[in-house]
Formats: sequence, structure tokens, C-alpha cells
Amino acid sequence: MPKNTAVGPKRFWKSFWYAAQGLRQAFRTEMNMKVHTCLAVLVLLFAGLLRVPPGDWMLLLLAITLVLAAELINTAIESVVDLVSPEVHPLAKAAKDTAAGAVFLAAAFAVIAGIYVFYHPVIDWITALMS
Ligand SMILES: Nc1ncnc2c1ncn2[C@@H]1O[C@H](COP(=O)(O)OP(=O)(O)OP(=O)(O)O)[C@@H](O)[C@H]1O
Repeated sequence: MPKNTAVGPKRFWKSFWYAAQGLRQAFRTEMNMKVHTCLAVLVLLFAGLLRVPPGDWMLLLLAITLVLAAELINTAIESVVDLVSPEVHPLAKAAKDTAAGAVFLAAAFAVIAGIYVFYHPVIDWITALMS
């Protein structure tokens, strides 16, 4: 596999290309990335339907970005651990479990942000349906 041997601006743009390859690889191989991306699309569609305010859109985008970024870092750490320690090792376990903990924290924040953003719009929507 070639390294980024380009120099100057070409090197800069090539690093974007490698980042895009990383996103594509994670999306193709990681079931959690597919699940999180589908959930993110659903949340954004729902936010559009319920016409949530602009500030709340930013909160949703922040939560989605945090979860996907944590998932990508978790995937990267899993790959490195599998490369350097294919055998069972307490440090390999600690690295993988800690990385998974980061995803859990980000997902917990996303759930809280979702409740904060959607609570009143959903109550209003149900009230309007019943009246
Ligand atoms: N080399 C290892 N040594 C010790 N424990 C490990 C090792 N590899 C995995 N584990 C333990 O098994 C758990 C699951 O690891 P695994 O590699 O299957 O990741 P995963 O959480 O299933 O991720 P994914 O399904 O996204 O690949 C880890 O969180 C860790 O507790």
C-alpha cells in the first residue's frame, strides 16, 4: 500500500483522499457505522418534519458528528489492536473496551440531545393530532 509521498499542496489534497478512503472503508466493513448513519439520516428527516429551530439543528449535528467520529476512532483502535495483538492480552482488552466506552459516551450524549430537541415538538405534534 503506497504512503503519501507527495509534497506541497498535492500532499495536502491527497490526505483528504486518504480520509475519504477511511470513511468508505469503515462504512463498508463496520455494521455499527451503517446503523449510526441510518439513525442519523432518520433523526435529520424527523427534525425536518417537525421543523425544529436552527439552534437545535446544530445540537443534532454536533451529536451525530460526535457519535460517528467516536465510532471511526473506535474502529481505528480495533484495527491497530488486532494488528499488534491478535492473541488475547489484558492491554488489548483495555484498549478495545476503553474505545468502546468513548462510543457509549457519545451515544449517551446523542440520546440526551435527542430528548432535549424532540420532546416539545413531539408533544406539540401529538397535541395537535388529538385536538
Ligand atoms: N486481543 C484481545 N485480547 C483481549 N480481549 C479482547 C481481544 N480482542 C477483543 N477482546 C475483547 O472482546 C471484545 C470484543 O472485541 P471485538 O474485536 O470483537 O470488537 P467488537 O466490540 O465486537 O467490535 P466490532 O464488532 O465493531 O468489530 C473487546 O471489547 C474486548 O473486551
